[in-house]
Amino acid sequence: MAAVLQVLPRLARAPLRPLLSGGAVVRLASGMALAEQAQQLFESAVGAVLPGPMLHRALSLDPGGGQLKVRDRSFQLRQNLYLVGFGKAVLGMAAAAEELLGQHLVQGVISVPKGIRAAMEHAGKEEMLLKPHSRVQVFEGAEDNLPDRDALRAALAIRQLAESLTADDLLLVLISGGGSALLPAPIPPVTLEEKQTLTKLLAARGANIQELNTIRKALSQLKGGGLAQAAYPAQVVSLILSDVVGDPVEVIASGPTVASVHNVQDCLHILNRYGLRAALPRSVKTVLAQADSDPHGPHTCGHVLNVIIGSNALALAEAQRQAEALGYRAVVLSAAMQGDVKSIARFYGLLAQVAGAHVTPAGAGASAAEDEQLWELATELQLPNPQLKEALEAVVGAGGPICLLAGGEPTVQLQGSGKGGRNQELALRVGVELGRRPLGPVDVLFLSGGTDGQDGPTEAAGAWVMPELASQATAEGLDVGAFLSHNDSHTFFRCFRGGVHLLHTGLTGTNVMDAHLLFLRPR
Ligand SMILES: Nc1ncnc2c1ncn2[C@@H]1O[C@H](COP(=O)(O)OP(=O)(O)OP(=O)(O)O)[C@@H](O)[C@H]1O
Ligand SMILES: O=C(O)[C@H](O)CO
Repeated sequence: MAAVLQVLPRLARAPLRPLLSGGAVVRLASGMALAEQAQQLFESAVGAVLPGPMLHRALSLDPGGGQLKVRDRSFQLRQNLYLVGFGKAVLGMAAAAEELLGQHLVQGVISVPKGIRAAMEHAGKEEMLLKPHSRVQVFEGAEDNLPDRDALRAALAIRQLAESLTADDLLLVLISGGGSALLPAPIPPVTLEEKQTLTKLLAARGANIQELNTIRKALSQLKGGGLAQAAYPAQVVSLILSDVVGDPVEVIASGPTVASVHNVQDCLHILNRYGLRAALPRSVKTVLAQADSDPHGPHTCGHVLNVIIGSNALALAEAQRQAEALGYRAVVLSAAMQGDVKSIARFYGLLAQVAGAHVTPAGAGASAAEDEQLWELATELQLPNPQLKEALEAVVGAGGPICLLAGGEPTVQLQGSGKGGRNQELALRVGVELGRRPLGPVDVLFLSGGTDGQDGPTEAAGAWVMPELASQATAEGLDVGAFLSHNDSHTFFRCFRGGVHLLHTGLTGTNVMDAHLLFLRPR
């Protein structure tokens, strides 16, 4: 497989060459063509949300260079354009913005993860790097996605730049996932350490990103609209790469350019829910009490344009287009796949069984019971049932090869000390599910990949599986159940068939959560 992957275009930007011609499927041995297609489609999904394509879709300069167009809005340029940014994908976004805006850009400051420049250099991703004498100052910090002194210095430099702007200026704000940790500016007397401890405790007790960021906003000078306020009266345009299900601008990176709608009561409820209210540091109580009696009320953001420029849905839509070009009937089921990895794996197993029963003339494979279980599970996972049904009927009704796409962020309850990630664990579990179901005369393949190219603390982006996985593993003396019980999916895939099932893209420079692709092809 490694050899096959190496010949694939890196994060394909060119149109894909159809592998289905004249109705005849061009196949390699043991379903390899399917794996190759899956990898290609995953890469095309990622390609659609890379910084360059995203920025080019969102921004354009008029031919005279006097105006910047953002979607349908125009902004006058006269040496008044500034840039700030924070997030895991912001280095590449800033590089793309610099390329596009050229001399119009007066000054910028970005806060990006520690080591990202070296990593991009090492990966040979020149397009993700700023020019040698860039006007954009780069701060690296927030090791392990935790706010630290370096990120604090970056946040202060960003605030200083924002506060220096006038009503004639335009501030471009580049935002991506990981932005919260890269923009820490606690409201005194709360210290960085106190804020860090509180967010760590909340995360460890199971608070979701909405809850976590509600607290972060309440304790921050720049989150929850604070950055927009600091830049006032300059105009602000935020270009946002979403790493949160549903693309809520007030949650992504804690909405620094979105007025917060939460009040102190919301914060106290959250702190109560996770048993943290009683032990709050005095400083946090002080800041929350002040917010309650703030005569200015919440920040207003009338001078801001917030634009989502990249999302899981956009990435899936591109993969869907490319799947259709390859001759598949393709449908996006959901960009909001959330929940326990075990339930999601079961869902894909049932889906393959139910859909498989419809794509072959024999029509065997699923009973009414499986059909019912599938819809029950879809309800449990909060997938939109009517749309799901409609979409499935449309693709499977006509027969022929199908590709079902979804995305989001499953949850893994870690029980063991093994090495893995959400995507590899999901793929392994789906492999087991596929193996224990009658699927009829269809080739089935499932791929799960993290769009940032790194699944958990591993060097792989994810993995792909087929129904034969469990029996092949047994033949190799590998006990899938034992690997799963230790959350050791990466070790499994490294051993299994010499590691050919691992998806390796390297760091991609973007992040719109995970993509899941399920292929069914009648034999
Ligand atoms: N051994 C493991 N097996 C399965 N999942 C794991 C394992 N170790 C960590 N994880 C999962 O990996 C995730 C953290 O990895 P990762 O950095 O890829 O995700 P993230 O923090 O959501 O960041 P991003 O959104 O940038 O991908 C957590 O969801 C965690 O549960
Ligand atoms: O930075 C953050 O808050 C998370 O990545 C969600 O956007």
